[in-house]
Amino acid sequence: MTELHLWLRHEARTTERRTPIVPDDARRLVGHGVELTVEESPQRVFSIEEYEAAGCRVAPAGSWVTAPRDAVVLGLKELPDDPAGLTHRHIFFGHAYKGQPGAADLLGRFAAGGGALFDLEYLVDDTGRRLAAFGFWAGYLGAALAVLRHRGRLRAPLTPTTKEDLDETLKPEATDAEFAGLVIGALGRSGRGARAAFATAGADPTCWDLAETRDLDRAALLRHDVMVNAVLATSPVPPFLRAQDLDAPDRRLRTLCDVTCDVGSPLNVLPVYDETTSWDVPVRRLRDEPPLDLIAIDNLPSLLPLESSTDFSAALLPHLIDFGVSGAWGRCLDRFREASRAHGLDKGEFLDH
Ligand SMILES: NC(=O)c1ccc[n+]([C@@H]2O[C@H](COP(=O)([O-])OP(=O)(O)OC[C@H]3O[C@@H](n4cnc5c(N)ncnc54)[C@H](O)[C@@H]3O)[C@@H](O)[C@H]2O)c1
Repeated sequence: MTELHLWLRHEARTTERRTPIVPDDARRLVGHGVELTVEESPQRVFSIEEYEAAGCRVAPAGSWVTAPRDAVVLGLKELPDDPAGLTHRHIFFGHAYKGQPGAADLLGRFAAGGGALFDLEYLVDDTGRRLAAFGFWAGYLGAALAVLRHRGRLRAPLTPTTKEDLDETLKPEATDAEFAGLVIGALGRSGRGARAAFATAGADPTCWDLAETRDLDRAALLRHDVMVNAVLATSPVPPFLRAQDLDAPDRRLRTLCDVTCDVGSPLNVLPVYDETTSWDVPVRRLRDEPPLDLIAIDNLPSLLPLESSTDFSAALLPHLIDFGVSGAWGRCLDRFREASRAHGLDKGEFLDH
């Protein structure tokens, strides 16, 4: 039996309805002897009563700041700006190891309080494979939105929905013309999600992964009507599309969805736009004649909070039961120490090693 005390926090971002642990998995954690406190949260897709019924203790939103020091605080997205010093061990997506804006501030807060970040993006097995990720639903939504746009049925602003309702809109209607779809990064998590959404929409896309882009055939790419980019780029490769390709007179491509959203990065394979789109304004027209529309939304899985939370929670659960400072969590801690040292931070309970 473990003596772990986990503290599931309310998400500060008001549009974030997802959670890393769903009530069924909360019950399993409690069954493994984990003490689980769950903060009330007005927007979480599961009610607090469901967690209570699973044997969790309930606490007010934001009360993790006064949680016992040994509690491990669990969330998904950014922390509120206060307090200045972070004393706890936190599990969430910190987005602080690639020089992102705010990275130094966040790591400085951990050094000031003596706490530690176990970043979910770096929770990997010993081959470097991510253990819990939202990719599948990102790809599913990316392809779904692209198809809806292509068929003239995308309504803005986008709001969180369920797969059942989304699929209802995705089903082909008798008047829908056939189209050629393309998924790049088709073998990955997002790519598989994109293929599943295309299938629901009655389409059978061309699937490319590393082998098919090694000797990139841009003319073949441009012969597709709808393209979904779902690659995880780890080293620079020639761009899939350049400005001149968008101006090619025989371009058939009309709808481009960039799930990867590496805009501004040297690894960006689609340097044909410089700003992501949003739930409020999901589509930007890149060319008028013939039209080319872009969808590049960087928080896609939040649009299906129930399904994406359920899958993520199932993947995270066995690792939470094994929470410690060795194995995958040890690798997370090493990554935190490395990033902190790179920022000249070497004081703090978890940094003095
Ligand atoms: N927009 C969003 O809301 C959102 C949410 C989650 C993930 N993402 C992003 O989606 C991307 C994919 O994530 P994932 O979890 O599916 O990753 P993954 O590692 O499961 O899959 C990536 C796939 O891309 C392929 N790939 C890499 N380079 C390629 C190339 N040059 N040509 C063709 N294929 C290539 C890989 O072989 C792999 O099959 C990541 O960049 C991730 O950050 C976006």
